[in-house]
Amino acid sequence: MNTEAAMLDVAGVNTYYGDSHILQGVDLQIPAGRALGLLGRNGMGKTTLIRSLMGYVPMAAGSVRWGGRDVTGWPPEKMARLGIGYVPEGRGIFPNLSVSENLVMSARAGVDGSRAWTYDRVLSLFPRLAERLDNGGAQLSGGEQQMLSIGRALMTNPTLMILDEATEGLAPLIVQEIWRVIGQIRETGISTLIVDRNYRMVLAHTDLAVVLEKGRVVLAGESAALAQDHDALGRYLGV
Ligand SMILES: Nc1ncnc2c1ncn2[C@@H]1O[C@H](COP(=O)(O)OP(=O)(O)OP(=O)(O)O)[C@@H](O)[C@H]1O
Repeated sequence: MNTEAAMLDVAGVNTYYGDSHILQGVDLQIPAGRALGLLGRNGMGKTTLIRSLMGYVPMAAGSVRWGGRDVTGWPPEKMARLGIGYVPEGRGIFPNLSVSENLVMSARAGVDGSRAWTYDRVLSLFPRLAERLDNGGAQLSGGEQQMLSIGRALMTNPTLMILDEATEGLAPLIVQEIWRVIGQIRETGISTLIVDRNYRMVLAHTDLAVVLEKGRVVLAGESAALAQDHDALGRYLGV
């Protein structure tokens, strides 16, 4: 997993919530253009790892490198400016603004100047949103809000997209739709970091996987190999 140069290289992350030592020396690398699945049972530290590397939660120890540059301790806005589109668990949209306003306000060129993801292209990926441009964010269904949240991240022309529980609580057809879109995003060459309860879908949509257990990495390797490793899946994911 270390043979390719890492776009994102997170090492030795230790994070506490009060006295609780949640992350205990976590390493994770995502090579450019690759998709990485972050797996582990509930409460094992997946969201905390994302929040730590994005700068929402301070790390007690550890480093974050981006394209070889040390960005440890950078705040979330600066991390976003590096080209990291973060779609948080529970959706990040402005409920009082329309679909159209939500998309337009997050538009910007990627770090390489690319504007590959335009308003029209994002809407063609999400036909449902195209039909609801004037609806307020709060009027959307949960699935539509999730699509809007992903659309907003795409409008920033990111180099890496982080999707935390993007399908949580959604109806099966919408879940399918979200996975279809994740597949398309991946095909465009954007790196992805995906957390989702459906480990099969995660492994099918990623190149690499990292499994967390109680704040430590217990397994890291190719997703296709892990999908066949029933012992490991049973041991670490209880499936
Ligand atoms: N703000 C917080 N304050 C205190 N403890 C927290 C906080 N957020 C999470 N925790 C605890 O930290 C641990 C890791 O939580 P985290 O949300 O990172 O896990 P997770 O692997 O993402 O699981 P889940 O799928 O349940 O979100 C859990 O024991 C959780 O209860």
